[in-house]
Amino acid sequence: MSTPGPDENPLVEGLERLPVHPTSLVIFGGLGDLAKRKLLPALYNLAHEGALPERFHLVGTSRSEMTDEEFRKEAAEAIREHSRREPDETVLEALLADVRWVAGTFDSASVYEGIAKVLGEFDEGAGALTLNRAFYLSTAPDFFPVIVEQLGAHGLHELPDEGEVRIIIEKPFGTTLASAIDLNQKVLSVFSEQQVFRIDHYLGKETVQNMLAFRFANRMFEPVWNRDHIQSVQITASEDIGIGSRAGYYDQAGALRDLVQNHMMQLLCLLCMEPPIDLGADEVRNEKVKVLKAIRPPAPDEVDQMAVRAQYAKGSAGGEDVPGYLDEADVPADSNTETYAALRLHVQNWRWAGVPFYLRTGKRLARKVTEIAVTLKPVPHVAFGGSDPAHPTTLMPNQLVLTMQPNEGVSLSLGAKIPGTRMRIRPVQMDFQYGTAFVSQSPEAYERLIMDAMRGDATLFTRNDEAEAQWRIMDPIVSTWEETPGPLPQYEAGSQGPAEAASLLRDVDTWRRI
Ligand SMILES: NC(=O)C1=CN([C@@H]2O[C@H](COP(=O)(O)OP(=O)(O)OC[C@H]3O[C@@H](n4cnc5c(N)ncnc54)[C@H](OP(=O)(O)O)[C@@H]3O)[C@@H](O)[C@H]2O)C=CC1
Ligand SMILES: O=C1O[C@H](COP(=O)(O)O)[C@@H](O)[C@H](O)[C@H]1O
Repeated sequence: MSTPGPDENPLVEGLERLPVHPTSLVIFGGLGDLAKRKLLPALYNLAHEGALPERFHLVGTSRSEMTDEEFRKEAAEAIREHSRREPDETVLEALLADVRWVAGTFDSASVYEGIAKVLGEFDEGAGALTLNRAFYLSTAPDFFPVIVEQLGAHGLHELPDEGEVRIIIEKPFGTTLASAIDLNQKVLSVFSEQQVFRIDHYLGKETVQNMLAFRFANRMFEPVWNRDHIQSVQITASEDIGIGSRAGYYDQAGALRDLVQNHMMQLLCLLCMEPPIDLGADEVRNEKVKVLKAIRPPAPDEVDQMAVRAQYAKGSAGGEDVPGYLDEADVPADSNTETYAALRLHVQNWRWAGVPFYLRTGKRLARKVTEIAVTLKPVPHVAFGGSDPAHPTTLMPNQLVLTMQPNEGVSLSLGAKIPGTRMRIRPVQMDFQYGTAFVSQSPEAYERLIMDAMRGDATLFTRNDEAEAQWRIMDPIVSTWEETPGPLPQYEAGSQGPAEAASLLRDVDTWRRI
């Protein structure tokens, strides 16, 4: 009898997966940065795996005038450059064989007339088969309202008979609570919530989804997953890169809006939520919203004690000298935009009351790492201390670290006896590494998310109330920071971040080394 390989024979399958119906996908911003680096390569990899429906049509649109053939060539080049696997030219050709390009500005009727015409041609070619439609808004957020409005005005938000129309909206979803509410109202005046897929690409990451498996497929964690056993939780999303050529976007956003409001809050929700009844979109999102509602937004006079911001100064990255944020191209010399944000939050419910959740993110830190470290309380009595009260034994508390990237995996630190004739304890690690436990390569987040949106499965997308609940927590911090003049504390590029971040920690806690 042969033993199944590590990726075979899963013990449990999730919910029955919804089928993927034939679909026409329209990408607004079809050759923008995100489309080239992520969306088109994701489509290629789905095609490579035979995951796309047999009838799948791709349309791109933006201002650039070009023929369908030119779009085909540029899309193929982008895929060759950015795909996670070397493209098979036959698969690539088949994927792009019948792509279409519609040129024009997002506010002009001709764009939507052009899209309607092309989609009509695809429908005709499909005969009796109904093609679903998906509109992917991969554009600057300023264009989301006008595109939604125009899709509605041109009747593209629904299909006359059967068939589904879905809209996938990139981040950021609003820049304040008020703007998120406004955007939700505009989107939901044209589409129903079931049609809307708000992207948070962290939810498409394998390791982020593994948090659900880890928590709810293993009995051993639940008994300790609460305030009685957990001392504190630290969520880190550090990056070694600077802002690159994204000053236009980043200087308006800052670290809090760019990463904390969305990705980090999602990590916090998955870590803290109650077990859902199943993995259906409503069940999972209901539980996440409850967590967000349990986090009390800070009052303006509490912001200083709960949040720290800073900007990177010059330093080094990858062995090279790099400039500080204020010297980056297109950043105003007096900018007060934070490139680092750290927060202490409390989830005020029965399970988590009193446990501090420390969150930090920043550009140009020592290295790229996204992890959640859960530190357990110390054992109530140390039996190994010997008789000398002047030298009490201190044990490192158990720590469970979920590493989202890189070196994806989970590690648990335990106290173990050092071999020898004395009872001496030292922390050791028990590790699970994705790279060694599973042989297959993980799909890119966008592969999973595009597929799920085409299926109509919104579990890994943010619901309207969820997006607003995230902003409700961030809003007082955003506005207090906007009203407080700089200059901001600085941290050296390539370092651990600003010293000021230590002020958020209770004295038993320390920031983990990045
Ligand atoms: N890039 C990234 O790494 C990430 C991006 N995102 C989000 O994805 C979205 C897209 O970002 P990104 O691809 O970087 O943006 P880009 O600016 O690179 O792409 C958007 C495209 O929109 C087109 N465009 C601009 N103005 C108009 C207009 N008035 N009418 C028609 N087309 C227009 C431009 O093409 P043309 O010049 O041909 O008109 C441009 O290529 C944003 O919401 C961003 O926040 C999210 C996570 C990461
Ligand atoms: O959404 C964003 O995420 C990236 C980090 O994503 P990751 O998948 O590489 O962790 C960040 O660099 C960017 O500023 C932000 O907009």
